[in-house]
Amino acid sequence: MIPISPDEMRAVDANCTYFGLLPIQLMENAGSALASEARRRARGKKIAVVAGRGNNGGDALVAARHLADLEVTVFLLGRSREIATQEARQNWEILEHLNFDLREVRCSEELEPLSRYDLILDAIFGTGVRGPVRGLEAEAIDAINSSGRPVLSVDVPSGLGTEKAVEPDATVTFHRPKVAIPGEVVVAGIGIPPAAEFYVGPGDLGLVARRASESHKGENGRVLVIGGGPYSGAPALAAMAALRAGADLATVAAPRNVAGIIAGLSPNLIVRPLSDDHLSPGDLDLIRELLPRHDVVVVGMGLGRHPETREALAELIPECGKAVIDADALLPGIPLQGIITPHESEFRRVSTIRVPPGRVEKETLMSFARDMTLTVLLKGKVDLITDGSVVRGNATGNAGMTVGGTGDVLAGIAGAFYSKAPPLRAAVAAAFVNGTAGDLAFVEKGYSLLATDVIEKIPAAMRL
Ligand SMILES: NC(=O)C1=CN([C@@H]2O[C@H](COP(=O)(O)OP(=O)(O)OC[C@H]3O[C@@H](n4cnc5c(N)ncnc54)[C@H](O)[C@@H]3O)[C@@H](O)[C@H]2O)[C@H](O)CC1
Ligand SMILES: [K+]
Repeated sequence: MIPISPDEMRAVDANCTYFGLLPIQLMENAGSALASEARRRARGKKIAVVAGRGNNGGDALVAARHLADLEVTVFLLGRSREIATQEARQNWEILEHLNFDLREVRCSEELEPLSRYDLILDAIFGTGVRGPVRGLEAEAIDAINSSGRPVLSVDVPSGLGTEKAVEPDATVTFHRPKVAIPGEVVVAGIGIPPAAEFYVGPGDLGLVARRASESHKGENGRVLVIGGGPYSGAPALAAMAALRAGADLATVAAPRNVAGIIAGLSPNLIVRPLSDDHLSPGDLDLIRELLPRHDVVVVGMGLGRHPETREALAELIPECGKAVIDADALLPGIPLQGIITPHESEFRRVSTIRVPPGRVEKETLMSFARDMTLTVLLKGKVDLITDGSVVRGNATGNAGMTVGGTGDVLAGIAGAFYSKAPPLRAAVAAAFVNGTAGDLAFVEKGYSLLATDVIEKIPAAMRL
């Protein structure tokens, strides 16, 4: 089983809530699985639960209820009114109402009886531990380690990754192995089906959209859009979407015939006119000047098919570093890198793989992405996103989004996220935000929806 980091687990957790699988249900499953393992290991009836005030403690409170036929004592570190989450508090209150043996521990001496138990459940901290462990929690870790009794850690040994950690006999970890747990590890399912890890949700947004409060202008992404020619709206939509998705700066490099129109569409855009009515090799020096001042290049929308444009792209794209490649830049023979955002016929064109309509299989997409070292975001009713090793699906979005320009919006959002996150995470979150913004716009506009309506809903989609 592939290990999972605490951040990724938090994302899975948030997505489960979005799909209606609530934290209290997961906690119940975790506590039940933990109780079975504890029962299997306990050499006698006396079980001590040492619980912190987060959800890790909550899991062990559930286990205490499932082990009610044994002699269970719960040691809660601190006061019950300081329990941090609703789910853990609810489980504490059940035990309180049912007169379980509950002790609110204020000092480490109150943990001395630990040496008299047959098994200790270590539930002080799980994946939520931050910074150095001090005070009562540090003393409790020492008390567990010096108890001389068998210890079963809940999810992760408490304090793992800090200077002070529990050294258990074994750990019951939930859903998937957590990174870097030493010793014996038992992985317990908690009812999270594979689909809850396949479909994209707001947890994926949490993995890209964090912003340090003290960040400076430019630190949250500078996006260069190269597009336009036969069309002027497409690059403007991509650039505006990048700004709404959190980029600090969006520059559009566009053919001279449309540069003025684009600049007139929004005062938020910086527009650099190219030398001709289409992108041509003569523009490469200007673009090379712009590249170092941007983090990501979003290229292709509205460029048209002039042979000189193709020649310019073939030379330019390998120099772009992080790129989101869309539309008219998705042609065979033009090098690809970073993220590509084709719909099905563009995928067929660019991959030269013969697939019948509506039939791009996950495996086909993955092996193409792997062979080309690319992240592919294949737009469809369910978007498929893969970097060749992981494949994800996005089911947000609606039939109103078949209107022109929504693909340009998606590419712009992907550009903004890619400036701060690895390509797969950026593409996954972009697909979710674009579809969710489209769903919010659809509520108001129905089939009259426009790409600009989707852009206006990006902020609301990002607050989910
Ligand atoms: N991810 C899932 O799907 C599920 C996880 N479960 C369990 O929940 C924990 C994670 O819970 P969380 O509340 O986020 O964090 P913790 O319980 O690990 O601890 C948070 C608690 O501790 C305080 N705290 C953090 N660091 C310190 C410190 N250095 N010193 C003192 N206090 C600290 C913090 O303020 C909080 O109050 C996961 O491991 C699973 O066991 C679910 O129950 C099932 C689904
Ligand atoms: K623990």
